[in-house]
Amino acid sequence: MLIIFLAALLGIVTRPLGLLSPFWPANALLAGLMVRNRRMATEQGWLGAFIALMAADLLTGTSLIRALVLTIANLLGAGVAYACLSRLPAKHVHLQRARSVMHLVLISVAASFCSSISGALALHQLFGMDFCDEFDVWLIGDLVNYVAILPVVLASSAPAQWPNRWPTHYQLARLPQGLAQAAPFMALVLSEGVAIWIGGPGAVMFSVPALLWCALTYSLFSVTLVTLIFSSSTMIAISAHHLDLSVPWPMGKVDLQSIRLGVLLMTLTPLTVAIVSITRQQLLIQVQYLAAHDQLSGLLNRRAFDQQTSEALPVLSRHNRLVAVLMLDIDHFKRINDTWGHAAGDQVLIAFARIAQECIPQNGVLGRMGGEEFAALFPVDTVEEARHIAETLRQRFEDTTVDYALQTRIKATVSVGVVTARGAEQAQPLMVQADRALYLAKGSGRNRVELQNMD
Ligand SMILES: Nc1nc2c(ncn2[C@@H]2O[C@H](COP(=O)(O)OP(=O)(O)OP(=O)(O)O)[C@@H](O)[C@H]2O)c(=O)[nH]1
Repeated sequence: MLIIFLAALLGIVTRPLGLLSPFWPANALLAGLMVRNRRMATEQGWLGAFIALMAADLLTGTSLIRALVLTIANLLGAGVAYACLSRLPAKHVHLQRARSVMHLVLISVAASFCSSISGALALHQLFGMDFCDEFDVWLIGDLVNYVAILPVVLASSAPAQWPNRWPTHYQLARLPQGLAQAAPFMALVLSEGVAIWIGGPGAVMFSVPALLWCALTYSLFSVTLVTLIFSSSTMIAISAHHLDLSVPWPMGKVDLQSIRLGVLLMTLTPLTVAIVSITRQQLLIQVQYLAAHDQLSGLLNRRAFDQQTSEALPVLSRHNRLVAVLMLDIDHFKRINDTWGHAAGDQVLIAFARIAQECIPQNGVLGRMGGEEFAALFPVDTVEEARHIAETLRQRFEDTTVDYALQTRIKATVSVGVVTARGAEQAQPLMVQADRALYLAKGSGRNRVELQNMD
């Protein structure tokens, strides 16, 4: 309620900035916040918003009837926006699909149309104001505010798995990190400066490349903020006549509305580009994850395990670290499958993978080599530490009971072959030695750790 009150006050205070910059964030903020926190969208919540809007108008000298008209019209628009947004699938509400921008625009049109037509009609009936004039200004003003502010509120509530997309690589690799992060935004500021300096009808478009650079670089939330800053500052620069678009001054009403709409629609391009680019990036991350992980256990598959160990070993060798390689094989796994079925066997594999993840150090590499065979590689300080980790894992698995279906409680054990070595650059010889140790463990009765030190 306080946010809406402050937003309404801000809108009232910035009114004198001129026709091109009427800033009324309250309606879009209200609809966005209600969608983000659905528990707020109660009768009390809407009543609170009504009180906040009324208070802002009354405190700044608006008459009671006029404040009532403005507040009811504003709430009508925000209500329409909320009703439409709350019916959208979550992926569109969080702006996670390219078409989300179209939904956003249509909802903004519907909301601003409802508030402007009701507000203009009431102002015409009660105060004799010109309906067309009021309707035009209100419609475009509200539309601009909805399209600029709603994305900021909605993107700020997007799920956390959205990738952080500060530029850290390729074309900016040589720039210091802070400078690299700021570069697209600095380019935007620079392009706005050039637009003010040169002027002319095309000046507004000078910022398009910088906006696209921001869209391809920053997180979605940052892009929504950048477009909001761009559209507001451009409107203010035009209305203060700093940005001279070579149109007759003072501008006619059609020119004013045309420029406002043009600037607004321009911001939809970086927004769409950001959403498409982030969606693609997420898809790529998913594909990379699926290509590197075993679906059942969630551990690295053999290919990814080989790749990660071949990257880790030279680093560990350079630091002269002692390395432990474990080969782990669940005992009599075929019997488990034959007795309780394949699905029960799967549950045993999942339980083992979970225990292995807990026992193998975080800085290690753990993977499923296939079937009931797993492998791990990690640095240790002593041979005894490697033995202790392997023994703990073996013991924990022995102590575990896997519950499967009703009254099926499965016990299983694992045999572990361990090799420790220093200075190895390649994993393959270590894996062969660990496999031999595993073979010994199986031959000596299973459910045991067999260790070989190559240091
Ligand atoms: N449930 C399940 N079984 C699998 C999977 N992959 C392989 N297996 C089975 O794992 C069993 C492995 O059996 P074996 O290689 O004979 O080894 P074992 O029975 O564990 O005997 P030892 O290793 O000598 O103790 C086979 O029956 C495979 O069909 C899987 O993803 N899920």
